[in-house]
Amino acid sequence: MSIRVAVLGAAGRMGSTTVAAVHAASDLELVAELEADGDVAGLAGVADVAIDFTVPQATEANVHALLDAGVHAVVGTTGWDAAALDRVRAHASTRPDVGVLIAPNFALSAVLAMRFAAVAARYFASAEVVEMHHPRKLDAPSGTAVHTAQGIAAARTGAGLGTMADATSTALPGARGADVDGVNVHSLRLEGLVAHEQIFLSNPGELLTIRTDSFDRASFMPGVLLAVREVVAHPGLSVGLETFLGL
Ligand SMILES: NC(=O)C1=CN([C@@H]2O[C@H](COP(=O)(O)OP(=O)(O)OC[C@H]3O[C@@H](n4cnc5c(N)ncnc54)[C@H](OP(=O)(O)O)[C@@H]3O)[C@@H](O)[C@H]2O)C=CC1
Ligand SMILES: O=C(O)C1=N[C@H](C(=O)O)C[C@H](O)C1
Repeated sequence: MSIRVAVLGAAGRMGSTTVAAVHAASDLELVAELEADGDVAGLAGVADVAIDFTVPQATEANVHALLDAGVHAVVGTTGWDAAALDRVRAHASTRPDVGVLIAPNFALSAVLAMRFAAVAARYFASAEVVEMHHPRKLDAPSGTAVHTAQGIAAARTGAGLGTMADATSTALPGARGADVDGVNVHSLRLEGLVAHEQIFLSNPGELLTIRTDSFDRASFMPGVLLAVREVVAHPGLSVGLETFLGL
């Protein structure tokens, strides 16, 4: 039996790519394409899984509505903070029959880059993240860069590493990027780009650079489809596609 799938934000860059990918998957059935005025509650009993590629301002409300409707959620929309994740986690705990995956990046190269950075972080004195995107992106830093920096910070804390050396005492606002758990993150917005990230890890005399590039939104689709097939077996809130990949 096929999985009935709804796409929220269906006319957007990611939504339209996702609609095509769901159409092309023989085990999935596209049952709804919703835009800003769409009836999320009305998906109850209609869709098994909803995929959300909307906007940071809308995605949390969509997830709560999906939980109420008993529809599993695969969320790629970014802009989530810890408080919003906590609210979804609490709501999901009241619906043990529903799974919610919130993943900042579905591209395998990006998921692996984040994992490699977290593994490497304990061995390096300094770490900074540079993300590069198309100029129509609404949020900065990217969700991927935030997740990357959080993984680096957690690894550093676990290894007993302290604050990174940085003697900067005079700077224009923003010159050193955003501080995500003590890791500096820099955001570039450049016409012609899709989604790219470089993670720099250094010691005296050496530099490790980890780079991931999405040149086309097709790069996200295998991860999105994997998530749709897996989320039904993962009740509660999962954060990051790596949780479904055993990484
Ligand atoms: N996790 C991942 O792998 C990836 C995540 N992303 C993230 O996905 C999100 C979408 O990106 P992208 O497709 O480029 O953005 P777009 O702006 O192209 O698409 C967003 C779509 O959502 C619609 N929309 C706005 N509000 C709602 C709502 N309340 N309910 C349903 N639809 C709504 C918009 O309609 P309208 O234009 O009429 O407002 C638009 O069609 C971003 O947060 C981005 O960072 C992007 C790529 C990969
Ligand atoms: O807006 C985008 O385009 C992307 N958003 C996600 C993010 O914020 O990390 C994933 C990818 O980088 C593309």
